[in-house]
Amino acid sequence: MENLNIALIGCGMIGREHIERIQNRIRGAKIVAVCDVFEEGAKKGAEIAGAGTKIYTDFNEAINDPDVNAVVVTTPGQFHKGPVLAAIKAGKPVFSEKPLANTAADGKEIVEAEMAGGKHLVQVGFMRRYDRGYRQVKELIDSGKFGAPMVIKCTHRADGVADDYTTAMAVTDTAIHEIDVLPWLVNDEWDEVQCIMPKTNSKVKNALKDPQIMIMKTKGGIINMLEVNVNCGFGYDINCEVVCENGVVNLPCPSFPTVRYANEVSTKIEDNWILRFIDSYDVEIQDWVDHALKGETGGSSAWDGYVASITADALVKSQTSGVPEKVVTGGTPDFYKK
Ligand SMILES: NC(=O)C1=CN([C@@H]2O[C@H](COP(=O)(O)OP(=O)(O)OC[C@H]3O[C@@H](n4cnc5c(N)ncnc54)[C@H](O)[C@@H]3O)[C@@H](O)[C@H]2O)C=CC1
Ligand SMILES: O=C1[C@@H](O)[C@H](O)[C@@H](O)[C@H](O)[C@H]1O
Repeated sequence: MENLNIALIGCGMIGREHIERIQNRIRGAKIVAVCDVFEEGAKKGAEIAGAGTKIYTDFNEAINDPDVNAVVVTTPGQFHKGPVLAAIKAGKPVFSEKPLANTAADGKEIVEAEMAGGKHLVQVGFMRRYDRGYRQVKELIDSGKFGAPMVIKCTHRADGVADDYTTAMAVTDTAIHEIDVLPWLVNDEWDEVQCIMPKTNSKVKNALKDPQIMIMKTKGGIINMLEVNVNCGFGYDINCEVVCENGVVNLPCPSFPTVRYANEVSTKIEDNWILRFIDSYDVEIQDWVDHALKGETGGSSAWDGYVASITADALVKSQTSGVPEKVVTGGTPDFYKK
């Protein structure tokens, strides 16, 4: 394969971002077809992709178009399974935005289909594994200089969320990034996870519980404390601090100039994920394209996506039970061992 001719499924917020990215900044790939259940949405996607882009409202037709040899899935998480399975069936490489699926049951179907096909075709869009800051943290930890990690403290804060954002989405849509990136960062696996609910922010006008505190323990005994707080009202604030035996590795928000003005010292905080992780998405999609052209996958595999969904299921269970819930994966199949 010399070039990826991509059908992108789901022309919403990040779908349109990825269309623009692939057409303008990614080598070895172009969008040749776009699909959205709403024709208007697909037309908007096609406008960004440029003249000649085919428009579909049925993902099966888009994926099985003979001019298409690769697929990007940017529908909401609960609708990833259909197009990902269709791409596997067609034998075409597929990049699925995170999460691979909203439930472990859906993730399992994908993993089983990929294994049955005998070819690694699925990469999941956990872009933090491509973020310069997270990569530097990993290098520092892997150097061994600071000793073994013992405690991780994270915040995943957003300015605000849409009215249809639910309590479960704090796990399946938001914390899912930490669920994937932290075990990768410290070379470990989740063992048990718990979600506890402090008092809800008075700005929340529906049934959403926000903020939430997630306490997650790895098999190696590392404890992570994660604050998910999606109505913080002051910007997009992602922080990660790893406390090791001999030192602390801290990844703050990327720095902006510090301003001294009117008796105050201040530093800007990024508005949203698009800007905070813009470089990571570029690196991630380029890496997917480079791997797919060689018949390989990079980044997070379908198995990683499935394990993230198993962990998310356990956390969602704990949102109601209030107690720690076990993360049971049954072990990595040989097909996915690196
Ligand atoms: N990696 C990251 O940081 C981010 C990842 N995401 C992920 O990207 C995905 C999409 O998120 P958004 O763009 O915010 O959602 P969105 O709701 O803005 O867009 C989704 C689009 O998919 C379309 N769609 C739904 N079902 C479809 C189907 N069966 N076939 C074709 N089109 C369909 C909808 O009509 C809509 O246009 C989600 O999985 C989300 O978690 C979103 C934002 C950031
Ligand atoms: O993936 C993303 C969104 O879907 C999600 O809603 C946000 O919470 C995350 O920070 C962002 O990276």
